[in-house]
Amino acid sequence: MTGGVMYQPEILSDETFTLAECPNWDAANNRLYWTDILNCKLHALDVATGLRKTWTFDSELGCFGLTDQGRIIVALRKDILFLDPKTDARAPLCRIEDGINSRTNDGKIGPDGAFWVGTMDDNPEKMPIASLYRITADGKIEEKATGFKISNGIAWSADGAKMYHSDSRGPWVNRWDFDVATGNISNCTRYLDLDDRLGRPDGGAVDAEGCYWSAGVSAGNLNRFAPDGTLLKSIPMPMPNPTMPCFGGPDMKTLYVTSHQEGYSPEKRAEFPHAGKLVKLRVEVPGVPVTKFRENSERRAYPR
Ligand SMILES: O=C1O[C@H](CS(=O)(=O)O)[C@@H](O)[C@H](O)[C@H]1O
Repeated sequence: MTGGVMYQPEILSDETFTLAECPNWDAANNRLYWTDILNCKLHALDVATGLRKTWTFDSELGCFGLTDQGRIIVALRKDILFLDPKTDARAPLCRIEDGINSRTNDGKIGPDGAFWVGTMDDNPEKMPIASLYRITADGKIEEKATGFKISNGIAWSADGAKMYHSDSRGPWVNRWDFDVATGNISNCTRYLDLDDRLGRPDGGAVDAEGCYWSAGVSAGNLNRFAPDGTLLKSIPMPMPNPTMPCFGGPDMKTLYVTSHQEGYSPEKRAEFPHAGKLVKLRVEVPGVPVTKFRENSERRAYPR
């Protein structure tokens, strides 16, 4: 899709999801993937034909990423596995044994080719017990940071040198120096302190000008911040709780945004009929493509 009015959200389809998150653009197949976390489902849409496919799992599906072998690496509540979207074959990789009532939440493949997965406290009163993990193809799980209520907002700058990470119940966004060769993170600084006016920072994505797009999940906005943290744009979404943006389309200038209707009463659902739908909007600056998960150990030149 290359047409459309700039910055004008359009509803992608009338289907609603409980907690849609983690949109991922598959450029090779012209497909958009996303999860409906609480219904344990991975969805795929061929944006040209409108053909849909869905896979169901046996626990919440927090996040996933595309691999360099055409598979999908999936983070269920605790288990990490591969899915082959062509054959539907599944293969387990490893399990997050954190011994607490947590589930996986926002995650993304890093410029280091690893799967970065955050968790969240799954108790009603959110405590800072969740972590951010780095997962590699050998099944190794490294805890890279901890002390979060709901780990969220993972994204990288175009050169891979900066990693963004939020706690949507902080609510804040941090920025780390990122070593693409090793996946080491260092020099954490506070990038944004947010509130319900702009919205708690849920999922994020970075564009080619180094600006961070953040779903303001409690304010119904999609926000674009400059590298120095200045708010450049706040675009109202046609639903109260947008959850995560991703760039896609042939020119990477279409933003796809998921949303939720988690905990809505029937009355609230009737009041906000678009809650839980996906939208797309055209933007001027293209997004940074997300790296593919590296299934073998062979090092590949960066970028991507
Ligand atoms: O990523 C998520 O964050 C949201 C938003 S909030 O932190 O509660 O404001 C949460 O609703 C959702 O469960 C989770 O997946």
